[in-house]
Amino acid sequence: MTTDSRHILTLNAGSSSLKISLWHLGDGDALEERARGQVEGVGDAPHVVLKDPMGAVLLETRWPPGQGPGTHKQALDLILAWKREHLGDLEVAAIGHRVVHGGPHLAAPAVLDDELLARLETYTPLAPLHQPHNISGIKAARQAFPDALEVACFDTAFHRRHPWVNDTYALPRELYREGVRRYGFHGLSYEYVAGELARVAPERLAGRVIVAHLGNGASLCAMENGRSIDCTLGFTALDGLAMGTRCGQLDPGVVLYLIEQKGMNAKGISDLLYKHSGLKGLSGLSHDMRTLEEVGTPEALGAIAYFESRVRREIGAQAAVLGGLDALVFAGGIGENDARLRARVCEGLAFLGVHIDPARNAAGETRVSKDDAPVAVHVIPTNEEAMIAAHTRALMG
Ligand SMILES: Nc1ncnc2c1ncn2[C@@H]1O[C@H](COP(=O)(O)OP(=O)(O)O)[C@@H](O)[C@H]1O
Ligand SMILES: CC(=O)OP(=O)(O)O
Ligand SMILES: [Mg+2]
Repeated sequence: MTTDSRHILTLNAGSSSLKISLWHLGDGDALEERARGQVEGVGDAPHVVLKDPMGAVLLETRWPPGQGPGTHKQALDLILAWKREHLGDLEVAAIGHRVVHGGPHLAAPAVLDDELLARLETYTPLAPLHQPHNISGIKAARQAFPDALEVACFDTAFHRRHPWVNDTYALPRELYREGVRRYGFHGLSYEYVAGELARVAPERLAGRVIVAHLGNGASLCAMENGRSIDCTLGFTALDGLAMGTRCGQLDPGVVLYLIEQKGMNAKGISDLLYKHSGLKGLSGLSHDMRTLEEVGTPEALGAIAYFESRVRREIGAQAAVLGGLDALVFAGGIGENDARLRARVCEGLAFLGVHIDPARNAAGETRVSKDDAPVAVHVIPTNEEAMIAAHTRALMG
């Protein structure tokens, strides 16, 4: 790995993970990825791995529960210590951060200053699993690189032009005005996937597209001519599909029941809905699709069946929002890797014109639908880091 010239560092802090990538700014400001890594299990049983673009491992360490980096700040310090030791005085000219919540007005990435950082801190209650970690990543990076430009890239920005009916709840208007809206998330992933679809099937992107970002967090985005018009995630990252540990769409009467009949407080309900529900809550075992498929107990299979059924149901709903469907795209850890799940979701969607080719699907080809199927079904590996790096470069001037 060379240490020449300028670089961009991207940080993507999740609930228990920190993803980092390093990009070299070449001639004409072309971006080339030099290293990518993540610290998983922060605060639990941490595991750090850093790889070069060919997949060769540059750093890997595992710690027993309770040891190793216990916070996102410590996870970042660990990566930076590695960087100092191996890359010396490599110049980090800018740092791009994924920030999950940008509120009602931020429709594009923005250069970070004290005022913006203070505003982003006020959105913490709307994304308790992500926003505090995004903010601590920003603060840690400022300390480590006081001279670098810092850019915030929002998960909500791609969705800021939704039609009003898809942007509101049927609540009194004052609540909408004060910010109780259906923001939608995973926008950096959707923006990247739309760009890739423009490359492989531009005629489809020009039409009606549903992208299914199915990872630990999961959602669908309905796009018309490459622009988001609806998303299954709403005010917070709890809505829509069931996720690894989050409940997905829920009758608000359940929350009233938990308060009135079970005497639960806000913290208890928040923990229940964000950390102990979804695949983990239904299976009683794990948030990870791989583990559930491996053990195959009735509870694990029930959790998978629920997840699939909600994905199918919401695809039907988003197709109705779009008035039809030209392409369906799978992305995210589950969407990209789980051919069986893709097949089972698509089996129930033949009425929409979705017909999978089993061999293409098993091989995870870019296009997995049959040649003559009305709906093109694609698998496009997402890359939030590439999107963050591109936005950061654009703001470097
Ligand atoms: N080979 C696989 N088969 C099925 N599911 C997988 C596979 N690989 C990863 N996953 C699922 O993807 C999830 C991680 O997805 P990812 O998009 O990386 O999540 P996030 O970015 O939200 O942390 C895992 O928790 C697991 O459920
Ligand atoms: C917003 C969200 O759910 O993000 P993630 O999938 O990274 O948890
Ligand atoms: Mg993610």
